[in-house]
Amino acid sequence: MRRFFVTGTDTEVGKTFVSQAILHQLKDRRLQTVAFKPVASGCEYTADGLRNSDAVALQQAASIAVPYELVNPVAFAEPVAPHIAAHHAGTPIDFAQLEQALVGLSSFNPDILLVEGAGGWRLPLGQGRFLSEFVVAQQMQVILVVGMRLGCLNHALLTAEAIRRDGLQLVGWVANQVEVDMPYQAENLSLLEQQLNAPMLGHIPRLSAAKTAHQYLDLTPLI
Ligand SMILES: Nc1ncnc2c1ncn2[C@@H]1O[C@H](COP(=O)(O)OP(=O)(O)OP(=O)(O)O)[C@@H](O)[C@H]1O
Ligand SMILES: C[C@H](N)[C@H](N)CCCCCC(=O)O
Ligand SMILES: [Mg+2]
Repeated sequence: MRRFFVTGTDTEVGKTFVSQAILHQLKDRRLQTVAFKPVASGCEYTADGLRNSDAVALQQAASIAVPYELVNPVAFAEPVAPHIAAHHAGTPIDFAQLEQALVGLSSFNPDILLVEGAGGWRLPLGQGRFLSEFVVAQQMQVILVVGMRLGCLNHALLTAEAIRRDGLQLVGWVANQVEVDMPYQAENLSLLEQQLNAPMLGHIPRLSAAKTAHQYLDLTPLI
């Protein structure tokens, strides 16, 4: 089983959008997939409990059906930084709970487990801990979603630097067009191609329909 952790240059840069596209392409390649959103802030109250739209989308995009509680073990209603949401809810984030869910997901024997972070690489989880520590402990391979807009070069290079300094492999990155009419798009992409030192898995334009996004990805370098 390969385990990929999808991080981003920021929140709202398209990690879920790209993760869905990755799962879609993996399904086309007949690979068995399971998705994981370990920590989510910003959830709806439902009769079944708290539900996060990212986790539900990923659960539906994966090829193996698994219970929501495994896909998203730590969920908070407030759409704010998770450590603040956890403090308000009075439930500190427990790494053991994340590890247990991962064991549960692994028991479905997927070819690929795709994990979506929250926010960017160094997401605080409270008590001086970070989501990146969990990714390091699990030795996952990292995919970076670069939200293409002015300012993304610095965010992308710093994120790649931090991932590598944490001892993990950046196995690929995806350019996701956040700013529609970005001036000098090609020049910005070229800088990232030269400096990120990892395979570019695709450039997804700003699309009107998410269902075509997978066509802009080539996951060959991962498989
Ligand atoms: N290439 C794209 N074309 C059209 N819409 C997009 C594209 N990329 C992202 N979006 C939309 O932008 C919004 C933010 O994307 P998304 O939710 O995937 O970000 P995220 O990085 O997962 O955010 P979070 O940190 O909250 O998890 C969503 O409404 C998504 O559908
Ligand atoms: C609520 C939001 N959509 C995300 N799920 C959480 C983003 C947390 C970002 C924390 C930060 O780095 O400032
Ligand atoms: Mg998301």
